[in-house]
This record gives sequence, C-alpha cells and structure tokens, in this order.
Amino acid sequence: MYEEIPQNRPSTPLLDSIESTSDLRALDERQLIILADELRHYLLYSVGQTGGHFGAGLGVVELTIALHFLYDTPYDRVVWDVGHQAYPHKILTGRRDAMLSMRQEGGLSGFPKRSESEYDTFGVGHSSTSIGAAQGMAMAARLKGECRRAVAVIGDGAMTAGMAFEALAHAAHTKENMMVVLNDNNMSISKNVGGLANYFAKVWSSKTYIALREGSRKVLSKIPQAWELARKTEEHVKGMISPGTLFEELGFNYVGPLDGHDLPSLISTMRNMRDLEGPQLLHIITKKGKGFGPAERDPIGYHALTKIEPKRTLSEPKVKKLKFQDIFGQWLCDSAAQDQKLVAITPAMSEGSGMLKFADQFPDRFFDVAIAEQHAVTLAAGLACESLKPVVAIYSTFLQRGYDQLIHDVAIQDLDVTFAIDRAGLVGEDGATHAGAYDLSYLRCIPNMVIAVPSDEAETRLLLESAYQYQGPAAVRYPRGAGTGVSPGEQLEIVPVGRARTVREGSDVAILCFGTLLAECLDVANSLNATLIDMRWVKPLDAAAIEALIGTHELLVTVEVNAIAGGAGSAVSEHLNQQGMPIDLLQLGLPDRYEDHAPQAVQLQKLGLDSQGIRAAIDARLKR
Ligand SMILES: Cc1ncc(C[n+]2csc(CCOP(=O)(O)OP(=O)(O)O)c2C)c(N)n1
Ligand SMILES: CC(=O)[C@@H](O)[C@H](O)COP(=O)(O)O
Ligand SMILES: [Mg+2]
Repeated sequence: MYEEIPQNRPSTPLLDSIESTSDLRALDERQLIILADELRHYLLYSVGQTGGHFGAGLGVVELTIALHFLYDTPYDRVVWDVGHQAYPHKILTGRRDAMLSMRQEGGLSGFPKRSESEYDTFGVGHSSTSIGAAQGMAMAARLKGECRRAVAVIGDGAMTAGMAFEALAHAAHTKENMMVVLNDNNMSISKNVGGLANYFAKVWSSKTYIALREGSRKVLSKIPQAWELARKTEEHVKGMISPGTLFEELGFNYVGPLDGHDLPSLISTMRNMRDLEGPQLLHIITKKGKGFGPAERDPIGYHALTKIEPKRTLSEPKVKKLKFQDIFGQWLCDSAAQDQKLVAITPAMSEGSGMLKFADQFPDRFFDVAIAEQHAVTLAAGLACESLKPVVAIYSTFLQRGYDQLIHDVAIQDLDVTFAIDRAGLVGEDGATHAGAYDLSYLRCIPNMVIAVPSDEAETRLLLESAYQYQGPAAVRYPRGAGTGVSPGEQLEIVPVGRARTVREGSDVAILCFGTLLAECLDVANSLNATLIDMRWVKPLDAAAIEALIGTHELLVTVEVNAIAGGAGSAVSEHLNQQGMPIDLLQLGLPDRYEDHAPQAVQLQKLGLDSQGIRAAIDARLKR
C-alpha cells in the first residue's frame, strides 16, 4: 500500500521491458504479480506528474494485465467503458513514457482514442457505450468469419445507464461470443446510487462473495462447474443473493463475484470463460484507488487528480476564485430556501455540478439519478406536470444524451423545467468527447425554449434566477472552471427575458457577446472604440438592441464559445435576413472540427477566441 505520490520515477525493470502486449504474454504468473506492483507504482508516479483520472485506473491494474495476458490484443478487441480507467492499459501498450504527456496539448488523450493507438479499439469518454461497441465488433467477426474475440469492461456506475441494458439484451438475443467484465467497485464518481447499485451492494455482503473472497483460489479453479453447482443449489436457500440472476435472465452466462485484485484467480477464471460459446459476464469486485491509501480512503476525492502543485510558500496564498458550479450551487440553495417547489436533479455528477451543499441542506429535494441523463430529463418533466419546479443540473455534453426527452417530454408540453448547463463551451483536458460545443445550436431550434448565456459570475446568478422564474422550458449555460472573479452577490433578482445590456457605446463596429468571453471582447472594443453588448439571451434575441445598431455601425461581430453552425451568431444572421437588414456580419465561434485536449486558454487561443484573435479577425474583415 502506497501512502505517498512518488516524486521521482520509480524503478520498474519488468515494466520497462514491456513494449507491447506480446512481451507481457511471455511472462509467467510470478512475474505478472511483480508487474502489477510496478504498474501501480508507475501509475502513481505518472499521474502525480500530469494529473488526470486516478482512482479508477488503480482499481483495474490486475484486470488490465489479465486481459492483455489472455487476449491476443490488439487483434482481439478490448473496449473500456468511459475510458478514464485506461491509463494502465496505455502504459502496457507502448505508451509508458508518453504518459508524462497525458492530457497536455499534443500529448496522450485522457481516454482511449482510435487515432492514438491500435490497442484503443473504440473511442470513449461518455459512459455505457462499451457493451454495444464490443457486440458490434463480435458481430462483425462472426459475419466476416474471423476468429476474433471482443471484451467490454464496464463499471458498476456505467452499468446504470439505459444503453448498457439495451446492449446486454441485444447481445443475449444474438448470442454473440463476447465477454463483458463488470468492474464493480461500488462507486460511480460519487457513491453509486439506484436499484442496480443496491442489487450489486447485496453481493458485497452476500455469503457467496465472502466465501469466494476467503477461499477464492480453491473454489474458483474449476469455476464453471463448481460455481454453477453452488449457485443452482444455493440459489433456493434463503438469504442467498444470486448476483447473477439479473444477467442470466437476460441471457448471459454469469460468473462471479470474483476478487478483481487476485491476479491468479482472475487469470484462471477468465481463461476458463474466454472461449465459451455465447455471451459471458464476469463480475469482479475491485476497490477504486486500490493500492494508494489516500485514494482508497477517499475514492470520490481521488476520482481525478490535479497536477501536483509546487509547494506554495506561505507568503503566496492561493487566490481561490469561485467556480461557475459553485455559483450555481449557492444560487440553488438560496432559491430553494425561498421556493419550496424547487427540486434538483443530477445524473451522477453532484460534485462536478456543485450540488453537495444543496444535497446536504435539502436532501428530500435532491435527486441523483445515476448515469441516466435521459431519465433525468423525463423525471423533471413528470415533476413539472405536478407543479413542482425542477432544475436539471447537467453538463452540456451529457445533455446530448437527453435531447429527445428535452424536446418530446419537456418542450412540446411547454413544461416549467430549468436546465443548468455546466461545462458549456470548451472544457480543456477532457477534449472533444466532453466539449459542450453544441448546446446553443441544438437548443435554439426547439420551440418554447428560452436560452440564457451569462457573461460572468454575477450574471450567472442573475440569469439562473431569471430562467428559473420564467414559466416554461429554460436553459442557462456556463463554462467549466472559474470566472473573472466578479462577486455574484447574494440577491435573488431577475432581468427581463430576451433583454440585452449595453456594456460600451462606440461606433463603426459593434460586438455582440454571447457568454463568458466578455472580458476579451471589452479589450477589443476599447482598442477599436467599438460598441459592446452583453446579449445575455440567445433565445429570444434582443431584436431591438440589434436593430438599433443598423445605420450607425458598418460591422456586427458575434462572439460565442459554441459551434458557429446554428449558434448565437446564426440567430443574429437569421434575424437580420428576415428583417431585410443589410449589414456586414462576422460570426466568431467554434469551427466545423473537433478541438483536441489542451488547457482551455490554449484551446481558445488556438481558435482565435482570445483578445488577439478576435481583434485580428475584425481587422481582417475591416480591411477586406
Ligand atoms: C454519459 C456520461 N455521463 C456521465 C459521465 C461522467 N462520469 C465519468 S466516470 C463516471 C462514473 C463511472 O462509474 P463506473 O462506471 O463505476 O467507473 P469507476 O469510476 O467506478 O471505475 C461518470 C458518472 C460520463 N463519462 N458519461
Ligand atoms: C470521465 C468523466 O467523464 C468525468 O470524470 C469528467 O472528466 C469530469 O469532468 P469535470 O472534471 O469537468 O467535472
Ligand atoms: Mg464503479
């Protein structure tokens, strides 16, 4: 058990000899056990240097070794669900030294990525896709007559999403030869919640698991027969939790639960299962953060690790700016204290959405629905039908999972649901899979929606309350991280829906800012003596504010951290077109491509969405 993050690279002679998985498959069992310790130690070191996802990878060190030892990777396909646990996989598949570039500009992606390595068989980041993808690969092998195996590795949290069960049911129906490894550490990012989590939790205390844990090697060596016999006979004995029932009823051959850190048992069990006909499900029990004391004791806190900061001298107190999620969390508590009808929903992101304080103060009005974004939206619709006022706190990228529900269950029925959309825009190190690049585009086209785009912390609080008080479907979007340090105040005030605010009066050029690039836009407006308007709302647009600029300005510039296609600038363009108002319009935002991971400021700078870039784009347009 390690208690410290190693500051210097540990000695890992066996790991250093592994350049590909064929090197790993040449090792004997004793060496594999040594490799597990070296791999865990190196993982502590590398993530300590770079930051990134942490606890999940520590929990699958043995599983990763067993998979690459028993399966002919990369020919056999291994699909990691979410992929945040795939750092050991990357270390063993030729990227050990490159780990020091993890999540940095031009460096390794934080998730498996097909363009990064042939071992990364499927790009992930959003959860619960692994079973469907692995089934597709197994089905393709069958149709092409290839003898290729496919494995999905999915956590207990990811297993709570509907699409995981859609795939399980279909794989059982087509009887694919595939393996699903359920990595059950009884954790999501927070504690896992819901009926499925309770079902798994019974396993942890069940007689079966305790017996297996104590005598796993003896019991498991002839696992299919022994287990099947034990299960069938004991299943009817009272008090026996048969953890496999759920999956067996779906059509999987279930084996487990197994100690996922007992490498010899893991290897012998998986070897027995590897070539069995039909869909197999191996249920392993692991510990998130395994092998690192602080992470084992605090798996939530160590889900992800920020870079180990240089020790700050006492004279340099770190100035802590409030994050947008904290502004939301405080507003939620203040508004809930005033309005008993307020209830709040999160799909498994209570920490990241800033809801811990609300959950503590209003436990009866707080609902973590697990990784179930579709359900989160429809649940809110049901609550709103009964005149409660639900607030759905959800990352922009994950709201994409609940898009049909937002239209079909909320907007068409014009229900009073407020969407607090966090991680809108570019999110930095998580890269393209997590970018909140499209919500203005995908929401703006939906009738009945109103959409607010606050420009700083104070505006976020103001527009959250304004959207909440609006009687109908309303969305407020704000970015990952901290703002400019503007105090959000403590009042619960509102502003008129669809009303912009003029920040600066100028001439010739008018900049229409939609969101948190206001400071950058103000720099440029000052340098150009341009007009600057904080638009506040994408829908409805403040048409009067736009039309007042015609005739006194020669160029309108829209700025947003959203796809240009269909975004706020498009709304302005459509309006001017519909009104037959001729004026040059420059739309700045995210181009039609994916932005790779890098710090948010670097991403914005590369896209010309910093002050210099915005100024250069305007100069170029004016010179034309
Ligand atoms: C669709 C979707 N919703 C939410 C998330 C955020 N998220 C990342 S990891 C995680 C928890 C996953 O739990 P589990 O599958 O049990 O993996 P563990 O971290 O326990 O290894 C969540 C909710 C996501 N990646 N995708
Ligand atoms: C892997 C995953 O999807 C989450 O851990 C996500 O990376 C969290 O993002 P934030 O760090 O922005 O909360
Ligand atoms: Mg888990």
